[in-house]
Amino acid sequence: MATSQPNLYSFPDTETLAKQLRPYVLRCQNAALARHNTFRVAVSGGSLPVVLAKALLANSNGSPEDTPQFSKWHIFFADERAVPLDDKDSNYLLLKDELLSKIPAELGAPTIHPIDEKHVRDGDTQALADVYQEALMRSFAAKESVKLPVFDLILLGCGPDGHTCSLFPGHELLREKDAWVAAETESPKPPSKRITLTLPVVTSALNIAFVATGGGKKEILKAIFDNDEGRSLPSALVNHGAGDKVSWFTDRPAVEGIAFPRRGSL
Ligand SMILES: O=C1O[C@H](COP(=O)(O)O)[C@@H](O)[C@H](O)[C@H]1O
Repeated sequence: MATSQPNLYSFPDTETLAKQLRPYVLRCQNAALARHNTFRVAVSGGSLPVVLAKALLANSNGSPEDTPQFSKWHIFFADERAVPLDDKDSNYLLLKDELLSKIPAELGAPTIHPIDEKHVRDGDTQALADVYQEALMRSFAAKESVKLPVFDLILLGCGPDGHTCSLFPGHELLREKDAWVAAETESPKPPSKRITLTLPVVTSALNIAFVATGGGKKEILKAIFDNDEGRSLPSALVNHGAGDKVSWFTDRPAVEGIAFPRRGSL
């Protein structure tokens, strides 16, 4: 359990939010490149890719610090639905449509780590999770002693029920300690079959950013930040496990009515 508090940032609208998300992501990128010449990031689906694309496809000020070096990015999925990669419910397809397909050639192409469709076709969600975990192991576990992958950045959404990745409230997966990637076969939000990074993997990341926008999120954000009853919600568990490694990027409607004792400044 972390002793520090997450940072909660709020901006007037998603345009301003995206303008601030950009330097945050690029700071994470630049620190990662200085450390190991690669940037390993996990990305969510839902409303996140649209905001992320706004942030990353904006014009650079020309400095190396303000330039995404996509050829050094390894993009993984924080969660993925067990559907073909060209299915409308695929988080990969969403990211491709919103961001990947729009990256100018001069910025280079990231290495993408999508799910293996073979196990979607045969309907084996556990195998899908296991194979994705093996892909993570190949990328992160140079030594067998590595217990958990350490992402440079994980970008998360928060559903109106407080779920994040495909970790849903009250689910036994929230107690998973060993697996890096888990199968969810009865998701309360369709589609029912998914895979997800587990909580220990999420909280082990060096940087974790939530993006939550719109009035539809205000009740759950109030529960997460201001109410004790919200403590066991998946998104709140990320806050408790990772403390000030977590930054929330919100717009005003999403945080209406929240007391702001822990608001940080970028
Ligand atoms: O089903 C999912 O939902 C969450 C939250 O989505 P949002 O639209 O409320 O931002 C998302 O983070 C996750 O990747 C996705 O599979």
